[in-house]
Amino acid sequence: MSNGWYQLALASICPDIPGFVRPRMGLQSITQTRLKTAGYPSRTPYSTTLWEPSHLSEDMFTEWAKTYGDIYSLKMASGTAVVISSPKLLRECMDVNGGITSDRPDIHAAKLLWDDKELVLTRYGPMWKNMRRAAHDILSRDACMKHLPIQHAEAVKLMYDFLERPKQFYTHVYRYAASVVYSVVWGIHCPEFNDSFIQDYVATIGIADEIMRPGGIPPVDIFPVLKYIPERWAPWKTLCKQAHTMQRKPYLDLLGICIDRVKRGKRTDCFIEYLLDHQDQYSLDDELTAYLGGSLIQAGSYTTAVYLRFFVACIAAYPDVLRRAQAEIDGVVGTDRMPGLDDLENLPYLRAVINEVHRFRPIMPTAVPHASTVDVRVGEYLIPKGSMIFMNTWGINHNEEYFDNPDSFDPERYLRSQFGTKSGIDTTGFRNDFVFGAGRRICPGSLLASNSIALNAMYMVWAFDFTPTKNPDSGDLNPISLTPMTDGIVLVPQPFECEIHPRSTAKAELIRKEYAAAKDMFDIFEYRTSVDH
Ligand code: HEM
Repeated sequence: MSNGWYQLALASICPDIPGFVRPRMGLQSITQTRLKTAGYPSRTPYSTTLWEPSHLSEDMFTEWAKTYGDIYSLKMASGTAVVISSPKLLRECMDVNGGITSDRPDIHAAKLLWDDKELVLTRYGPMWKNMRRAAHDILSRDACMKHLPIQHAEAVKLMYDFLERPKQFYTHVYRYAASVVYSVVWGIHCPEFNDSFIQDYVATIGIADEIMRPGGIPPVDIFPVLKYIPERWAPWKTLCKQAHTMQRKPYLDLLGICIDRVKRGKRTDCFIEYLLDHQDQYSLDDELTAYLGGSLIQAGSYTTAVYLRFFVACIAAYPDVLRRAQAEIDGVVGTDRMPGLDDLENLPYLRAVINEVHRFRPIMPTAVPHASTVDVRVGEYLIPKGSMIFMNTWGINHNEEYFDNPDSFDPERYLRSQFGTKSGIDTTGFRNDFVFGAGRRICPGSLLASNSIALNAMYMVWAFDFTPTKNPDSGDLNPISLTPMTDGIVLVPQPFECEIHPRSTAKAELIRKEYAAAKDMFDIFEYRTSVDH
């Protein structure tokens, strides 16, 4: 998913400051009461600087929620952004009113880059519905059952990579996540992080970021007249055209590879091969088929990898948590076999750790903004037509009215209550998967992602010890910072190192054996690299 999109949205609040955004008098005002259905009361400009460049955007939304409540609006030139920080209001806005709150904001740069064909950012309408329907068919519960052998083989490879080259665990998890989506969607296995398919994708994200970052192009969404400046005086338009070509080409190349494979009779049973056979059923031509496949890689690779990095950071930083999860899994699985997804139901503590990592460090802290297509009533408020609607996942997850010590990493909270919440609170609208968004735009890949997360969490905890590295001079452990950083729309851990060692030679041997068997699965798919998988 493009990192720069969210910054662009914020940049449009305050277009002239590169990097992060600082609300200032005159450019922005903030009101809560203006949303009341009684009418739109006059603005109450908020003049204090709430936002310093070093702060995170979700912090800003959350600070404002403490002052202005669970729903408030930001005025951005002639537009409105609404921030929702309560599960109850979210349900009403996104689920009950899903038919009218499932659009995306009209972002000019997104149109220039992806022709409005990128599933995550495309506007709500027939084309989105067709793409979404097709995506559902490959990501549904039944379809995900069929993907499990691929996820198992890739996760075994990840464990093997941890054994062989533990220091590169950061890129190993990225490879894992990308290779799962490439295999399922395009019939392509990626044996290494430096695989050209992964690198092509990483490069396209880089270009999009350059354009979508604040100041990357002039603030056309605030001053639409800028769109009409002729290209010879607006070099950014040429840049966007070039970037558009560079985005589109890898998608079409992938489609070409798939079409060629089908012609050669070498089908892999992947999603795009299926779509090529059923394009009429989904009203998707070649171009949209290619964009859909590309969107799934964009949306599904980095996100899953970032969660796994946070998971490793948390278990390495909290040895007691890791030890307890290891004791639990040893009791259920033993040492003679690797865990399987069926074991998860007998691992309540590990499930609690997985949930707590999502709560503690939600990798999409404000999801992807929705937009309203008409005026929407939510409780006693009215969200005007065309508003951008942010879901403040971070604010919900770190609200001390809902959670005891919300800033502490404490998996046990999920053993005490279903949603990890304090006892006695109203849990209407609560879920454990806020990080996947809400309503009709909710992440269609959540089950694929959750299966990846569960498999890898079980394999890691069963097979390995994770510890902070030691300072060679003092012998002290180097602390692992869990203070997150933003990477555009995604919240990522600060780069960290940790020691990864197998817990026993028997477990290491079992991983090597499973890895040898997993190669049969990889041989079903295409791959291109000189490196042995
Ligand atoms: C831990 C991993 C993941 C997280 C946290 C995550 C989170 C999200 C969020 C917050 C959204 C926006 C939802 C909204 O607008 O309300 C989203 C959208 C989306 N995600 Fe995921 N996602 C993950 C993995 C995946 C995977 C594995 C895939 C598919 C292979 C995927 C495909 C998509 C697509 C296609 C959309 C756009 C849906 C639309 O706009 O209709 N995601 N994801």
